[in-house]
Amino acid sequence: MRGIQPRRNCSPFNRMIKEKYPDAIVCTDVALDPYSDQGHDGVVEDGVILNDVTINQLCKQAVSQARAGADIVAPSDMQDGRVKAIRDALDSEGFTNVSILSYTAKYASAYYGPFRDALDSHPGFGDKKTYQQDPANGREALIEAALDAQEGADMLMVKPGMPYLDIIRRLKDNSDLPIAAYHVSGEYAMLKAAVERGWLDEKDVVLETLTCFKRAGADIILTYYAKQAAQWMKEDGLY
Ligand SMILES: NCc1[nH]cc(CCC(=O)O)c1CC(=O)O
Repeated sequence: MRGIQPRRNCSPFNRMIKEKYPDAIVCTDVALDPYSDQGHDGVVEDGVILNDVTINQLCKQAVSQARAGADIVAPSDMQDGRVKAIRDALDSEGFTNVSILSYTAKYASAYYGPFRDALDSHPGFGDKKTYQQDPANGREALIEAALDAQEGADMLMVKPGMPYLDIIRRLKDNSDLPIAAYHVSGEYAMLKAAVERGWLDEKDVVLETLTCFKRAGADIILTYYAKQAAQWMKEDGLY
């Protein structure tokens, strides 16, 4: 079994944020890739990601994040059955009020490049296609959504965002749960790069992009542009 490295524990950061901004809602990513020398989201043995062994670790991670003040835990690992296991683990430790934002339709995407560069989490072998979804497959998202809802997810997420607006709409039409869209690192980088070259107007293109997420059905938008967009919207009297 390949090693899980004891680094990048987010708990101290959760605590710091909660102490300084007690009203802030803290949402944390549950997955093993930042801790794995293989860059995979699960425990690896002989080149295989072990689903159930991984879930056990994810439960411990989710409980430790909740203990450190997370209000929402967001499993991004895409292992089967993890939402129910995490729900049970949180409940049994008394964290019944901690919500689960499930990465429900997370695609095996090339758009995660800058995030993996930042975390040094590019897969050490193979790819993530055995657990993340096939970009060519739209219907699987509906199966995943039904399972996650049944397992106790409070919100469902689609990721990446812009190239998957059809999936956001399909989930919105098929689920009563809030739908979140993740505007991921590669999408952000593309916009930034084009803006740097003077090819696009940053404010216009970003606000249009975020509006399109909303039009597609997103109730929640996760974007690296959040702070900037909030400032622009405030300046324009939009909220
Ligand atoms: N569990 C890993 C994780 N959590 C969020 C992202 C990507 C986020 C982004 O690109 O902004 C990834 C990358 C991956 O699956 O390899």
